[in-house]
Amino acid sequence: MVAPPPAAPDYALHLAHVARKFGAQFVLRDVTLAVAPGEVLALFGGNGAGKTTLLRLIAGLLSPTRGEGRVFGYDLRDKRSVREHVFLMTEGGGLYGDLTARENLDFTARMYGVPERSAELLERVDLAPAAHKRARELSSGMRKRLHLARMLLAPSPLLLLDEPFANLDTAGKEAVLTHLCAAQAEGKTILLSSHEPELAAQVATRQARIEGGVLTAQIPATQGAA
Ligand SMILES: Nc1ncnc2c1ncn2[C@@H]1O[C@H](COP(=O)(O)OP(=O)(O)OP(=O)(O)O)[C@@H](O)[C@H]1O
Repeated sequence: MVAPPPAAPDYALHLAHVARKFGAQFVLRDVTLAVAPGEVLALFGGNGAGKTTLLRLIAGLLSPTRGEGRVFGYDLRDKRSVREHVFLMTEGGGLYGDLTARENLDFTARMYGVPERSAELLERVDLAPAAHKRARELSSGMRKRLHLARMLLAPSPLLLLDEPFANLDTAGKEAVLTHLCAAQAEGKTILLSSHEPELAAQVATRQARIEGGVLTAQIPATQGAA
C-alpha cells in the first residue's frame, strides 16, 4: 500500500535501505540518504557504480527492488506524484529526435503547463542558431545545452542531473554552473552525478560517493570528494 504524503515533509528526498538489481546483479545494495530542500548534492563514483540507476529510481522511472523512498513526502511507488516533483536530465532521455530544438522546448512547456518561451531560452543557452535543427542532428554538446534549456523551463522543485558537465566546452560548463547556482538560489534541490569533482564542488553543498552499491561518503563540499 502507498502511504499518503505528510502535510509538511522535512526532506526533499529520503531513501532508506534502497536496493536495485538487474538480473542477478545488485547495482545498488543499501542506499540511505536524506536531502533537505535547497541542498545541492554531488554524486561521484566510477563507471557503472550506479549513479544513473539511482537518479532514475528517484525520478520514478525504476522501482527499488528493496527499501523505501520519498520525494517531498510522496512514496516512490506513487510514481505519478513523484514525477510531478522531479526533473530528470540524462544523456539518453527527454528529447524527441525528430522534433527541432525549438519544438522540443515548445513541447516541454506544454507538458509542464507553463508559458512557451523557447526563443528566449535558446538564446540563453547559446543555441539560437540551431533552433530549427532536429534534436537527433545536434552534437552531444548542443543536446546538452538543449537539456539545460528544458531544465530552465521545468517548474519541478527537485532537479536530477546526470553528468551535466559532460560533453560541453569550457563556456558550456561555465553556463551549467551559472544556471545551477541560479536554480539553487531559487530554492531548488539538486542531485547531480559527475566525474568532474572540481566543477561539481563549485555548486555542491554536499558530496557523496557510490561504491559497491552503497554510499561510502556523505561529506560537506568544503572537505572535497576524491
Ligand atoms: N536497464 C538495465 N538493465 C541491466 N543492467 C543495467 C541497466 N541499467 C543499468 N544497468 C547496469 O547497472 C550498472 C550501473 O549502471 P549506471 O548507468 O547506473 O552506472 P553509472 O554510475 O551511471 O556509470 P557511468 O559513470 O559509466 O555513467 C552497470 O553495470 C549497468 O550495466
